[in-house]
Amino acid sequence: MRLIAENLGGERGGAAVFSGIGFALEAGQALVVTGPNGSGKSTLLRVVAGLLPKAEGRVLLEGGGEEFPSIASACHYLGHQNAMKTALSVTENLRFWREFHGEGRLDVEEALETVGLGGIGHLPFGYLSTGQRRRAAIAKLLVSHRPLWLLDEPTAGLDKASEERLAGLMTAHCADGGMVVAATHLPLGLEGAKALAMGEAFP
Ligand SMILES: Nc1ncnc2c1ncn2[C@@H]1O[C@H](COP(=O)(O)OP(=O)(O)OP(=O)(O)O)[C@@H](O)[C@H]1O
Repeated sequence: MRLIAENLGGERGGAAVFSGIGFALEAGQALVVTGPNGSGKSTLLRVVAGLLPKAEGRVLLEGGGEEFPSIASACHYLGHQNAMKTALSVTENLRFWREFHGEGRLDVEEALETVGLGGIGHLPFGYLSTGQRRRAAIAKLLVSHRPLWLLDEPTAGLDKASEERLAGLMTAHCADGGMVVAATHLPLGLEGAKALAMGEAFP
């Protein structure tokens, strides 16, 4: 499987945010996207995910076979929002996403244990602290069967131990043939990751 971007351009509100972005990512590789505030990291991830139209160029997934014929079918996008229903329990939220995305290697209980949230699956998601919410959103990655993780500032709100745990999970995902594209301001501890530096913010 291969994720390829060529001469990719993105815009917001009709104004160019970035242009001429290119990268190629093989199965098992990670790409860390850095750049100042407003340089277009989130926009790039959303364009790759297909949540925003691209302004120019192309981005595609090759070799996904019948199971993953497109980026949309292969990706799990984790944005700034965690995409969980606050009134549903943590377990109910994760069950929904497991069904929606396809069943990942871990079941809901195992994923919660893995992110250090064992025993609180019964709580409404809205009761969780900021960092616990992010950890539950990371558990969402583990219960889902999606090879391409698109992560927008995945460590936001995480404590040091959770940051290190996430680094291990991303490394394991890549070792398992997955791919990660992560926008970040902080080092993610991803050894051997490719790097993409977005330009200065438009004035
Ligand atoms: N809906 C919108 N309409 C107009 N401009 C927008 C819209 N959404 C974002 N922008 C602008 O697009 C630019 C890129 O924003 P984006 O969120 O992609 O940057 P970023 O690199 O992820 O920033 P940060 O590091 O602060 O998260 C910013 O200048 C932002 O103000």
